[in-house]
Amino acid sequence: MVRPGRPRVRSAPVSTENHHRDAHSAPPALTPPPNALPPVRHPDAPAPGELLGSHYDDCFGCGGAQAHGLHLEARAGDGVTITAEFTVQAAHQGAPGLAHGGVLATALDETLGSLNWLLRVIAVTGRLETDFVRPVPVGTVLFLQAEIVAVAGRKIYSRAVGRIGGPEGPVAVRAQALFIEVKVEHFTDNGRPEEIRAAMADPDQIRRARAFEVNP
Ligand SMILES: CCCCCCCCCC(=O)SCCNC(=O)CCNC(=O)[C@H](O)C(C)(C)COP(=O)(O)OP(=O)(O)OC[C@H]1O[C@@H](n2cnc3c(N)ncnc32)[C@H](O)[C@@H]1OP(=O)(O)O
Repeated sequence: MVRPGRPRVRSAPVSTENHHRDAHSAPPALTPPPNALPPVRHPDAPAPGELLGSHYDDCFGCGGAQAHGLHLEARAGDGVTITAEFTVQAAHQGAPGLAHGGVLATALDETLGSLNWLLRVIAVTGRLETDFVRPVPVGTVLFLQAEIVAVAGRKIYSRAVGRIGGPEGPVAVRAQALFIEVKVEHFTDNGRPEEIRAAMADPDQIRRARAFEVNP
């Protein structure tokens, strides 16, 4: 006799791939292929210690015009590395008194994106994997360190870590990323026309965009 009630569902085996992955190894899409090369710092890249400045005033990550943005400040490091800082504001909360995870991922994304300035390559995030290790209270200065690991054609492999308070502080977040090199048309063809027109009319913005186009 068949009794009514909740249907019996046979559960599929749960993948253990992620649990068994070594803490320091990247998942397949974030692992540079065998033909990947070490990144090469462009000769005109900002000098180590130099502030990069915002790439766009309305950028949520680094722009000065965004009242509740991160106002993240990135500085060129040695080789193909970047350091960056941002202070977690009340507007960045998820849980009471704690930074929203998406905001922390944004800070990682922005820092990793800034790395591409050192190659003088325009690139956008294709994949971003984030580990949230510790809660980050409002008022914290998050100190980020990022580096490009390898380049394979248009693909740029990078990683970053965010620490609480300073370069020796406890690790709060980590990320691995794959950026994909794009042409300037990626933005001009896809961005909302109002903002594209305004950016094209801004000599500073044009100068920043041209700096990338000289990439050999
Ligand atoms: C001026 C400086 C601006 C700096 C801004 C910094 C801000 C922070 C950075 C961002 O947040 S950027 C905004 C977030 N990202 C995006 O909006 C990107 C949206 N996605 C796309 O536009 C396209 O999917 C993308 C340009 C990334 C790729 O499309 P394409 O048609 O150009 O590339 P394609 O699909 O042919 O893939 C090229 C290679 O990348 C690989 N790939 C692409 N997307 C991938 C992905 N998501 N995961 C893994 N691999 C990926 C793909 O498999 C392939 O590998 P192979 O060459 O080995 O075959």
